[in-house]
Amino acid sequence: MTAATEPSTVDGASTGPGVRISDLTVAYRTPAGELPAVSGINLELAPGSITGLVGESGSGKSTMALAMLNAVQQPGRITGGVIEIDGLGDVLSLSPKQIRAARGGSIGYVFQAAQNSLNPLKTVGKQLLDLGRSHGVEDKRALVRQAKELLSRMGLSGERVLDSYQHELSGGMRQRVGIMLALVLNAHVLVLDEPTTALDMISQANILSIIKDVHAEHGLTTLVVTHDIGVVAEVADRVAVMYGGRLVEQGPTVDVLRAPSHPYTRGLITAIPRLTGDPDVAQPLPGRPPTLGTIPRQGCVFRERCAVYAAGAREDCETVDPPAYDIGAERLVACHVVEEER
Ligand SMILES: Nc1ncnc2c1ncn2[C@@H]1O[C@H](COP(=O)(O)OP(=O)(O)OP(=O)(O)O)[C@@H](O)[C@H]1O
Repeated sequence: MTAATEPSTVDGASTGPGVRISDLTVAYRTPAGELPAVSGINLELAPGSITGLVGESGSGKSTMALAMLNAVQQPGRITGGVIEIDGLGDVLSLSPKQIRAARGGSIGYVFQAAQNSLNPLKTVGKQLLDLGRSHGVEDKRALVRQAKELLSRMGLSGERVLDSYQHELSGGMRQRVGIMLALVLNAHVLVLDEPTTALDMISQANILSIIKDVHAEHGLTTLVVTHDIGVVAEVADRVAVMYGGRLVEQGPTVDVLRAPSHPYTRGLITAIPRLTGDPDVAQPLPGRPPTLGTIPRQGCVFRERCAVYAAGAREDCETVDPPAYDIGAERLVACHVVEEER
């Protein structure tokens, strides 16, 4: 079994490894040339933390999650950066064999639409054994035991689920099977892409509480990718807000939600009645997110939808890509106006 990442120990309890993403850029080849979908991302996942990566559709979240596994597919390509995981090294420099072992081994992942990603022709148990075989697991009994234990912790009968085909399981059950398959090889880093999309409200709440529990019990470092800032509010210690391939704001979830700094983060929060606390105050963010071809090449990527820019156009917003300004209290904000007003 591969377990290259080692959890660190804090006060006797194990916590997941630290993850440092530096200057990550990923581009897709398009008819208009190679265009960046993720640009100059710097993000640290603290050992043992849950980080929520949030943004509208097309902001680059899934591309970044794939990059963490060095799994960006053609026509995409990682064009620069480093993704360092304690105990594993730079994921982008691993050999193909090492990265295959790490994926699903020390880095567990549940990709978008996991509810439909099981093989419809094989039982869950057969897929579990396939996973074990592809990672060189010799002790199949221990693997099955571990899978059953995980499933039972998530409120499912292991015996029944392992004998089931995908169509015999509900969406929430399939999502839990996805989490089991991600963790069964003893992963210490967990990447979940849209874990609750397509689930009803009760299953959503259930899955989020399961994520928090398995994260704590297994001593993980977790990244939850979502378009729903409500999901972030529910599970994440820290939040990173993505727009047009950039991280525009990062910080402790409680602080960012209570007092968002970036105009985009403010817009995302104002759009959600259960976060504003007053349905009458909730307003959708006007306009649409950019596509690869329409992301501004220079200046702030958000300015075309920015209320602050609309109220008084500034030259630096048009010409200078705002860096991640450190505004204290472990918060970073990529906005010239916020920095200037501080
Ligand atoms: N295979 C591809 N070829 C070309 N462009 C792509 C490809 N995959 C993604 N993109 C583009 O890259 C940008 C980022 O997409 P990505 O899927 O990473 O965003 P996202 O925030 O995860 O959105 P969603 O939640 O809708 O998946 C988008 O503009 C998207 O159209």
